[in-house]
Amino acid sequence: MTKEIYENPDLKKERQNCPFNKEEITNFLDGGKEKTTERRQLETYILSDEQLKDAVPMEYLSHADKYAEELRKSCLLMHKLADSPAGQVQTLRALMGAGLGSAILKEGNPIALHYVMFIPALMGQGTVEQQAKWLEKAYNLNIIGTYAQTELGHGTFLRGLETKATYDPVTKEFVLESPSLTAYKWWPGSLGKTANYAVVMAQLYTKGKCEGIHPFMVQLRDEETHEPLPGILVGEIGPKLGMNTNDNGYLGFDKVRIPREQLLMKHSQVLEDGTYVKPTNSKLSYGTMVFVRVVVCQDVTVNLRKAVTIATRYSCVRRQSELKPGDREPQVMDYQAQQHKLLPPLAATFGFQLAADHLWNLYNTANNSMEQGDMELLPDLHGLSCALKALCSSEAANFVETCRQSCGGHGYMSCSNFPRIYGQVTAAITYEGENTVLWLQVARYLVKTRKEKSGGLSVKYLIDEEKGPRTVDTTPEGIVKLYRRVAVGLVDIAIAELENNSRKGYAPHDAWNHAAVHLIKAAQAHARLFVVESFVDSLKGSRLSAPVRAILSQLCELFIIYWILDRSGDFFLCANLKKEDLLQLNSKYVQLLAAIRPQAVNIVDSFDLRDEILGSPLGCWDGNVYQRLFDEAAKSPLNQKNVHESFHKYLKPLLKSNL
Ligand SMILES: CCCCCCCC/C=C\CCCCCCCCC/C=C/C(=O)SCCNC(=O)CCNC(=O)[C@H](O)C(C)(C)COP(=O)(O)OP(=O)(O)OC[C@H]1O[C@@H](n2cnc3c(N)ncnc32)[C@H](O)[C@@H]1OP(=O)(O)O
Ligand SMILES: Cc1cc2nc3c(=O)[nH]c(=O)nc-3n(C[C@H](O)[C@H](O)[C@H](O)COP(=O)(O)OP(=O)(O)OC[C@H]3O[C@@H](n4cnc5c(N)ncnc54)[C@H](O)[C@@H]3O)c2cc1C
Repeated sequence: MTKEIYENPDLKKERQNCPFNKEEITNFLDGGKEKTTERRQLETYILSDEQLKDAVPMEYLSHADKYAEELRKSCLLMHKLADSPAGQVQTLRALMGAGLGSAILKEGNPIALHYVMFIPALMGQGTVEQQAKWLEKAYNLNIIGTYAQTELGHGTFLRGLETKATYDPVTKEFVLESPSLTAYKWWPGSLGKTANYAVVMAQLYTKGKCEGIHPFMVQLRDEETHEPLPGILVGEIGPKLGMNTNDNGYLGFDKVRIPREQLLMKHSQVLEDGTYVKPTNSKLSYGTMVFVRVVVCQDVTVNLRKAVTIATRYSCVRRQSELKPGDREPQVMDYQAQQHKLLPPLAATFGFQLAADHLWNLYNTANNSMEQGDMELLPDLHGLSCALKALCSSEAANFVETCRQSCGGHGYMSCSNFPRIYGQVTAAITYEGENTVLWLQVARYLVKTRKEKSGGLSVKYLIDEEKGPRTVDTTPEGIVKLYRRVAVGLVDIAIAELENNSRKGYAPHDAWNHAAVHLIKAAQAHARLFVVESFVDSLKGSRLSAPVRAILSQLCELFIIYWILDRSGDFFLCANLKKEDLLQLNSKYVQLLAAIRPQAVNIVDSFDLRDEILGSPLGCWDGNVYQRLFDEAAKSPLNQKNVHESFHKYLKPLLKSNL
């Protein structure tokens, strides 16, 4: 006898008569039918392992027990790599990110930094010989590493880092030192308890001169006992807003000597006699950060997809209040206000992914040409990776919080998974370059391009002036032009502000600081333009069936109008937008909300996120929300006895004390 599978009747109804093929969208997002099959096989392989399941929800464990439990699972996952039905790299990508990996390791993978930064740093910064020495060991997990750059006193301002690596030509060693408390490395993931090696960024001193920060391969702990080596002061920094099983740590050096060969010398060298050989570009040692900024754009998008799926399904199950007097309480998704909360983030997941795909392609192209010594694409890659990392992470964090709020009280439960998702996404605003700082880097590139009439592909529009009449056309292609005018206009306003500040007598750095608000706005408009263009162009260039194209086009239009309505001042200021245009866009926007609303569940279904990955009773496929919330509550240690022992210890004496 086949067991009947429960499906909430409202969700069942939402799924009836879907006008498009959900599987086609799934394949589109995965990058092809075969990729979908591969991903599903991998998910089944990992998620069917009983040993990877939690005995109790993580929330109920102590800080140390959480770490130990997640490390156990992380190691087990590594043992499963060899037999994975997907390739090793594919499996690692899935396990380190917000998708499959987060179904098992809910607050971060203690080994993540090894794959996300340590191995990429070895590959990007090490010579062929250095890679031969350490990469295989790293791949085989004979050593586990992290990336130690940030210090207690400095994260953003890399030139201000204090850790010193002084070359001693007599012994042909570098001496590593933390000259002050603020020089201690502080924050590196996996550093606290997991890693036994690190790529350490330190100021290189040779022949009495500081040559700036460079990467050094440093052993931190004994390979057998895991005890810190002499002169290494290492520990964990304590609980955080999220990512609590990513054991972020601190690290100090008390005159630790390492051989000269442990300077990663792909780009710059120190010869035996202490002669320094410069890199072709002084920013090449920042390459590991560029890689992570690129993958973070993809990662926050997956997190956003999870949040939107949870909130959308829940909003179609949840019935509340009265829409039409006397009628049954409506699904909260039927309130236009709820659609306004959820459909823009739903649409954003597509825009962000398509933009992140473009960035990933640029990263690979630029990297290949840099391997051949051609640095031409580096400024564009830096500009775009900063812009998209900052935009995707900050927008995703706001959207995730909106999704949480859209679930009312139940969204505030830990088990809703919103706190963890938010903890992950909001961290991305800070790590790998604090967003404000990255916006200012983008602005620097935009101003330079506009003034010097020279720059890469992503800023070409700042050089080529728009031809023809500047009318307002509200087709998607017309809207892209509006975004472009805003991006150009805001750069010009920022430049005017800089010039104005100079005229007032400000020195260049002060003129820059006093124009920061305008500069950041210009950088954000540039990033938005890139996402909007990617969304519109990708749909134009893709081979999609008519029904899928229709729904994705509606999402695209909704999204690009949403941002205009959100920042209409910029469009009035720079794009000739008139009151009538805005009113027209407003009515188009609400029409689109209504048009997309009936397909919201079908669209999130097409993300094909398994319940284990969503990790939320609110977002499960079957919509059995209330039963699942009860089941979660039953797991609370406070519910294991009717009367908790604390009653006898504290409450009863109080009740009897006649205060
Ligand atoms: C086997 C492999 C398997 C692969 C598995 C991969 C799996 C991936 C899957 C999922 C991923 C999930 C990810 C989630 C986990 C993430 C964990 C995150 C851990 C976090 C780590 C960190 O945070 S590390 C520390 C990061 N720190 C920073 O980012 C510091 C920020 N500060 C800076 O970057 C710089 O200081 C700053 C850019 C602010 C300025 O630098 P400064 O030296 O002061 O430079 P300046 O004088 O201003 O010069 C500017 C000049 O240089 C150009 N420039 C600056 N930076 C760069 C660069 N990076 N590249 C190129 N060029 C650069 C700049 O444009 C200027 O140029 P000009 O204008 O002068 O021409
Ligand atoms: C979860 C997490 C994981 C991390 N993992 C790692 C890791 O693995 N390895 C590692 O090395 N580091 C790691 N970090 C550190 C991270 O890279 C830094 O925290 C980040 O680069 C910001 O630097 P900061 O903390 O010094 O902030 P600060 O630079 O002190 O920022 C404080 C404020 O000052 C502002 N500000 C600073 N400079 C400027 C400026 N020039 N103009 C305008 N405003 C400015 C910022 O916008 C911000 O508002 C991690 C951090 C987090 C939160």
